[in-house]
Amino acid sequence: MKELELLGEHACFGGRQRFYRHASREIGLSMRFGLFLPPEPRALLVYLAGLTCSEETFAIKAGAQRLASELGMALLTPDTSPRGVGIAGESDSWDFGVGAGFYLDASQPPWASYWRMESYLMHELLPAVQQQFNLGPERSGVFGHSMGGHGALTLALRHPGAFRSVSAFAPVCAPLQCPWGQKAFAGYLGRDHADWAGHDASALMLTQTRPPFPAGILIDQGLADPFLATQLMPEAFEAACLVAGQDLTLRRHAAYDHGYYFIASFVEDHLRHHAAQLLG
Ligand SMILES: N[C@@H](CCC(=O)N[C@@H](CS)C(=O)NCC(=O)O)C(=O)O
Repeated sequence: MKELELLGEHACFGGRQRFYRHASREIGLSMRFGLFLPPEPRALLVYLAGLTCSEETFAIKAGAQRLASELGMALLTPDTSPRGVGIAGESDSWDFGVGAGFYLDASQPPWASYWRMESYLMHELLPAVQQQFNLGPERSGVFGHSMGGHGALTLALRHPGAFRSVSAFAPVCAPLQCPWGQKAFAGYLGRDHADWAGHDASALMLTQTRPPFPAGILIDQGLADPFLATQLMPEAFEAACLVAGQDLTLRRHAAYDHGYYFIASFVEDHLRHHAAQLLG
């Protein structure tokens, strides 16, 4: 990886929580990411964060490092978009632009030159980290929250074989049908809806000819989440999995909201879900 700069390192549960900056080929600017390294990395778990978050959010708030250290799971936490490009208005909205990359490659000006999060993750950051630690796709999983849950599900479905395990917290399941998705897709992909379905987890699941993750997908969703009905729509993904024959464990939790207290409450179950599939 080009010009990898270690910005910070913290001892954590016997491992190391690191933060890096590097010159990204795909984005054309420097990008930051977090990497938790257990004493003996045996698997790699990519966590994609939600709107307004950064490479630090999960590391600081989710409390995943203790079990990750015990299980031998490295945790890669990319940022949620390019930063500092200088596009007019890029930080005006919390649900579009900076902090809201939606884990796809934009095709529309002025975003297309830099907002290339899918290529950045799949063709640059993930392969570099996998190579560094000798952990290939059979030892790699992906999970995420909200916009990052959308990212986890869609990248796993769009790149068969890239990840062996997948899970999500409160994912945006049907972006074609919700305001966050419609705003992002119109801005990044254009008004022609032809390309949109390829980035919608529920629509992608409906195109599967066989269950893509036979060992099962795990989703947790809080029932006191204010975005549940209008933005997240897990019932759409549930219905699509039923059609595709995809095993899905969708757990609906009374009283839990959208934030990191919810994520921290169930993150251990997600690590164990991935460990069971990646480490057998
Ligand atoms: N900025 C929005 C909320 C954005 C939001 O809830 N972001 C979620 C991801 S979609 C998040 O994880 N925020 C960071 C946090 O809760 O620490 C608001 O103020 O209503």
